[in-house]
Amino acid sequence: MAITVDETSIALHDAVPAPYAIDVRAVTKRYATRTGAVQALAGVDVTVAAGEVVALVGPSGCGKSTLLRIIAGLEQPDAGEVRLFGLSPAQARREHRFGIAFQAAALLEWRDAAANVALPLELAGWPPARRTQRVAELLARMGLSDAASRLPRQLSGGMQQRVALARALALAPPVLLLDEPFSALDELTREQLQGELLDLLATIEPAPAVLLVTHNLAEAVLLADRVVVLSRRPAQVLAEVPIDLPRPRRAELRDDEHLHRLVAEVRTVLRSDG
Ligand SMILES: Nc1ncnc2c1ncn2[C@@H]1O[C@H](COP(=O)(O)OP(=O)(O)OP(=O)(O)O)[C@@H](O)[C@H]1O
Repeated sequence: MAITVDETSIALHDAVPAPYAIDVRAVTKRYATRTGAVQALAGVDVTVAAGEVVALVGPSGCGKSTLLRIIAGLEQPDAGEVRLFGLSPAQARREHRFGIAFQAAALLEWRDAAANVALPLELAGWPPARRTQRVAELLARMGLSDAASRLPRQLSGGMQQRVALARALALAPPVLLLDEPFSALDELTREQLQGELLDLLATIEPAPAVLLVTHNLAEAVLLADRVVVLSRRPAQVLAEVPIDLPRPRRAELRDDEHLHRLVAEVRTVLRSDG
C-alpha cells in the first residue's frame, strides 16, 4: 500500500523556533588582577529577540560593559555560552551580524566623518562607488551631510556620537550593541540623540535587535521594550521589567506619568539589592 506523506505537516512539525538575536546563557567572568580575582559576572542569562530593544542597567562596575564585550567577542567568558542568531560571537562578527557603538565615539582621528562611517564597508570589501553612496545615505539620515569632510576633533560630542551610530549601522546589522552611547554628552544633547535614535530605529526595516547599556534609568525606559536589571558585582539578573509604553515612541514620552512609574519600578529593584 502506498503511504502518502503530507509534506506541509512535516514542515510544520519540524519547524524549530527562530533563534534569539542575542542569547546569553549562564555567563561567568572573572578577572585576575594584581590585588586578587575580580568576579564580574556570576551566571548571567539575557535574551533579546529579533527587533527587540533591551536595556541593561545595574550599579556602577557591576559588569555591564564586560557582558557587552563578551557578546561582541572582544572577551571570552569563563563559563556559559553566547549566541547571536545561533552563531558564536566570532562567527557573528565575520558575518557582520552586529554593529557596536561605545561611550567614547572611538572614531579614527585621522579620518573624516565620511571615512569613519565607510570603515566597516571597506573591511567588508564593498566597492568604492557603492561605499560612497551608502555613506552619503547614512550621513544624510543622521543629519551630518554638511560634516562629511570634517575630522572628529572638528565635530561636537553629539555629532561624533552620530558618526559612531552611523558607522555601527553601516552594514545594516540585525543586532546593535550600544555601550553608554550618550553618557558623555550634556543633558540636552543626550535627550536629542535619544529622540533621534528612536526615530532612526522606527525607520529601519526590519528593525535591529538592540542591547543598550545605560546608567540612565529614564533613558532605559524611554528606549527599551524590556529593562534587565543586574545586581552588584558579581552581576546576576535581579529582575526584568517589561516596558509597556506604546510604539512608535517619541521623545516627548519622557514627561509621561506611566514612564515615571516604570522608572520608579526599576529604581526600586536596584535599591532592593542592598
Ligand atoms: N580587563 C580587566 N581587568 C581586570 N578587571 C576588570 C577588567 N575589565 C573590567 N574589570 C572589572 O570588572 C568589573 C566590571 O567592569 P565593567 O566595566 O564591566 O562594569 P560596568 O558595569 O560596565 O561599569 P560602569 O557602570 O561603571 O561603566 C569592575 O570591577 C572592573 O574593574
